[in-house]
Amino acid sequence: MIELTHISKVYDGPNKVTALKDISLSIKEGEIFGVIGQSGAGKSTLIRCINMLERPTSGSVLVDGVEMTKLDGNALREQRKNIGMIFQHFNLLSSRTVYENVAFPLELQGMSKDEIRQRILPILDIVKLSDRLDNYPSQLSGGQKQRVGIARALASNPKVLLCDEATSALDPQTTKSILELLKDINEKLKLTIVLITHEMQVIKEICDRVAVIEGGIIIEEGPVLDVFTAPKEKTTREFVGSIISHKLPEEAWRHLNVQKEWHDGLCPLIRLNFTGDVTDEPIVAGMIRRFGLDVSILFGGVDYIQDTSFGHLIIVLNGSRESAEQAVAYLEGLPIKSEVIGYVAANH
Ligand SMILES: Nc1ncnc2c1ncn2[C@@H]1O[C@H](COP(=O)(O)OP(=O)(O)OP(=O)(O)O)[C@@H](O)[C@H]1O
Repeated sequence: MIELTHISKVYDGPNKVTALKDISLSIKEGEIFGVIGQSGAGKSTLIRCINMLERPTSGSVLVDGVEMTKLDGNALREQRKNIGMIFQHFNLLSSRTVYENVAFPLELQGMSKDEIRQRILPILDIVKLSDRLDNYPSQLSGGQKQRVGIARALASNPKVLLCDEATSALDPQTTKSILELLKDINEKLKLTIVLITHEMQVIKEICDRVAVIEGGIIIEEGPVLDVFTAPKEKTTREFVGSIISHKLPEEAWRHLNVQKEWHDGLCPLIRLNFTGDVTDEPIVAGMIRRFGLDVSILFGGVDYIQDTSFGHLIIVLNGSRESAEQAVAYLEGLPIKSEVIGYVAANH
């Protein structure tokens, strides 16, 4: 649905800034695609290059088969009807009511009052603002204002919705309800959604795939579950770590005094990562029963990405070296990721 090919963007001026460097991304029809990055990474520039609010310095932007970089004037206005956009600070007209804000883009298109009414009343129903039609933005909460923004973006029946930090000005509870609404319209209206954010929670809640941008470059990209369970780059690990901790606290780590070699009297310290329901038998109980080991769990948790669970455990296999070696080999044969982190004194 959206193909960005070798996009670069240079802001000219006394301090020339290269905001995007040779970015290529392919966003499929009907998916929710997230771009995450720290402040100044180039997120806003990237999303604005999709609807030509910013023109890339070089590269190609195809939206629904149309080369956006070649359009201007009426042709660009026409194609932009396919691409709705919502903003962090909502960008509503304060002198217009909810209804009038949502009607505004259709008025500009010259649509009749009756047509506008028929078009937007169902949309105001979807965003649950039917009882607020005559309110002004100043009479609404942040979440309600963003619902108006969403309704206005949907008024032209777009195929794509661009969300520029759409929940960054909202509290966590309101963020959740707006994300639920976005997921709902993605499913009901088969809308392709591209969102930019600096919050990994937003990616975790609703995105199908994610790209991580740093210094104008996409440093990592993939399905959200893959990026969460096996982040490759340092920045990605930091983003994932901001909401999911796979690590032992520093203090516990020091206390363990982890050794690299398996000397006598030491036991393996193992990290396990698993996704979904991967085995028929409980892993820890299985090791205790099969190998007569005493398994200590030092750290662990289960998290959910949308409907899929993924868990992590850090364990020590206390027992004879022979049994522990057999258990390590057994773990390697299971459909989970296991890694011997090092060796520690028994009975932790
Ligand atoms: N109009 C502009 N003129 C010059 N430089 C700009 C302009 N807009 C953005 N930049 C620069 O381009 C780089 C990327 O900015 P951009 O706003 O795209 O990043 P961002 O990831 O969206 O950051 P934030 O989350 O803080 O908005 C930054 O160095 C920024 O200063």
